[in-house]
Amino acid sequence: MASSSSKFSLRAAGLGLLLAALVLIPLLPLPDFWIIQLNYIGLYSLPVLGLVLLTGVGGLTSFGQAAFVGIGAYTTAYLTVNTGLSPWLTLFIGLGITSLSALVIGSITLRMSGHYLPLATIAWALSLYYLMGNLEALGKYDGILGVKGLSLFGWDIGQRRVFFVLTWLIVLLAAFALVRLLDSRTGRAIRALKNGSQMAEAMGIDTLRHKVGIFVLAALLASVSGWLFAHFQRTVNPSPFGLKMGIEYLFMAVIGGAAHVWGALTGSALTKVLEDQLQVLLPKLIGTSGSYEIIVFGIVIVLVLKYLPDGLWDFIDRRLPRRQRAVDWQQAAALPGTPQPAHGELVLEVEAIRKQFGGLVAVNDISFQIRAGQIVGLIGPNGAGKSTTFNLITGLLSLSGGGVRFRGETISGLPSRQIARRGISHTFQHVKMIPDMTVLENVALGAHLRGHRGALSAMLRLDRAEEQQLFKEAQRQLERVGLGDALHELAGNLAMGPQRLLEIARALCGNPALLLLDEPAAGLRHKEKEALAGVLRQLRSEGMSILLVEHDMGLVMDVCDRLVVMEFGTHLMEGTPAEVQQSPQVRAAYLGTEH
Ligand SMILES: Nc1ncnc2c1ncn2[C@@H]1O[C@H](COP(=O)(O)OP(=O)(O)OP(=O)(O)O)[C@@H](O)[C@H]1O
Repeated sequence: MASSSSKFSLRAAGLGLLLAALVLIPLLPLPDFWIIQLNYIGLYSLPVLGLVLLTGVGGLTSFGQAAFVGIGAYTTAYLTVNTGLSPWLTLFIGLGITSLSALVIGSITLRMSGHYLPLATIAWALSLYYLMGNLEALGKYDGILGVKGLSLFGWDIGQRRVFFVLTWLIVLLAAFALVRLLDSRTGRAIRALKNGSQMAEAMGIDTLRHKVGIFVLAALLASVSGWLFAHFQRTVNPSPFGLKMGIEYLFMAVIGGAAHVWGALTGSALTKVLEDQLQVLLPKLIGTSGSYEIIVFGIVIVLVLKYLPDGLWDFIDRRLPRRQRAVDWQQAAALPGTPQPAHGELVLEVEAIRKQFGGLVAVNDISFQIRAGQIVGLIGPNGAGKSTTFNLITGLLSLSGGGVRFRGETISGLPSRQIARRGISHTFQHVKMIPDMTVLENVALGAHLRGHRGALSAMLRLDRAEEQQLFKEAQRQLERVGLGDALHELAGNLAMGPQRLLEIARALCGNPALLLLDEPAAGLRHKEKEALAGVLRQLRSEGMSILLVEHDMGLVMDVCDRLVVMEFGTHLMEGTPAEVQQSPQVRAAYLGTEH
């Protein structure tokens, strides 16, 4: 708790310092040069905050932020100069155009993965740049001159010092809104996007919708910066909105710490000050001018990437005491659950499913059933097709033939998030979690479908009651699997055994009627396996149905009611553990002899 309170006081001090700076800086006799520098740092911070959300947290690399700054800037410049509309109105028109453009561009490009996405962002950043530079109405490459400064009820707020307050007020509001967003149900879903979409989709998260959401939000932050920029500079032309600036925004995010909200401000400040100071100092040092600052700046970036790959703020953050979440959900209402099947009710029907990979038939006409309150083991030698069968049921793979019914409803062909919504939860053969989130937060992700609060609620802190319910459920499930002591641990610090238990707790958080576990005992020590067996038996006694794919025969024979044995993709036999153990066919399959 000592660390918690010291972090709290540090945070409170940091917040106080920021607010004091906001009020005091314009009053201090600082040279105008520094006020202008600070204004530019604020203007850069907004698109970079967007990149923290999009790239650092969401894992989507975009070179196109500058183009959205351009949309905001050109919209207000064009409309205020040509139609005389108030800049306060054009701000919202700019945000509207930005949302629409980001929605269209995002819906098309965010389906791409790997290097295709960054390439696509380069392509549309270039297109928008040349569009701005070639449209007669936008003044081609000369741009639009004579943009008016901002005023409020006749008061000129376009002056450097008042403008400073406006810009930084917006930056700080945006930063705090993002901090709140990232610590919420939607924030956890966004953080789950980074390492592929499989885990997030298995939690019922619509990953494309969340990707488009953060893309639009990042674009809106950029657009606000463009609006401020146009009225601060009083002129716009395409050069600050081109690809070069798009790359620079990414550098700012990376140098500052792309995964941290405060990294955006750090990176913007460092880049702006470094660039300007190098421009002044270098010619003095080497006695000649010639854009050498770009070379030195490049070297600095390479050094930062090498020695501080997670950015400067990450370096600072690691040295601050970690804040522990206050456990304030004891009194919260339990999350409502859906009615569970009665004991013995038919839960899962797998009917002649088939999967072909090219010429290889990995799963060939496999059929079996699971009833409520049963643990069914799916076993077989390596390569028998167990994991493929598992993935066909959970929707991670598409069927080549046959069908799967869950509680009487056909689920084959549905995406995995729809299958999760119907009450099937599963773990992964290779644990998938978010290492830099706590155990509790990782497990709360499993209850995603049982909450409904979105991004706006989170930013306005209207989601606290629901958050308490989600955390209460996460704690309950962690205690159920014996991890009640590890709530506030970072998930990445857990050993393999507890990691697998974390996945089970996360799966249970979805309130499933059927739990599918893919090799839950892999990498576990003897004691941990015993604990796992205890958890599985207890779940069964509470009426849970479980499909267990497992190599550990001791565990399988110990906990399963029935076993389905596969060999070379086919159904070899089905029976009780005792029947399977006595089967010469099964023994031969495992020993690799003819039967
Ligand atoms: N995506 C894929 N593309 C091509 N072949 C695949 C693919 N996934 C699995 N296979 C093949 O399908 C067969 C069954 O694999 P699967 O992983 O389902 O077996 P398994 O019984 O789970 O094996 P293990 O116990 O080793 O995990 C194997 O021959 C495997 O090489």
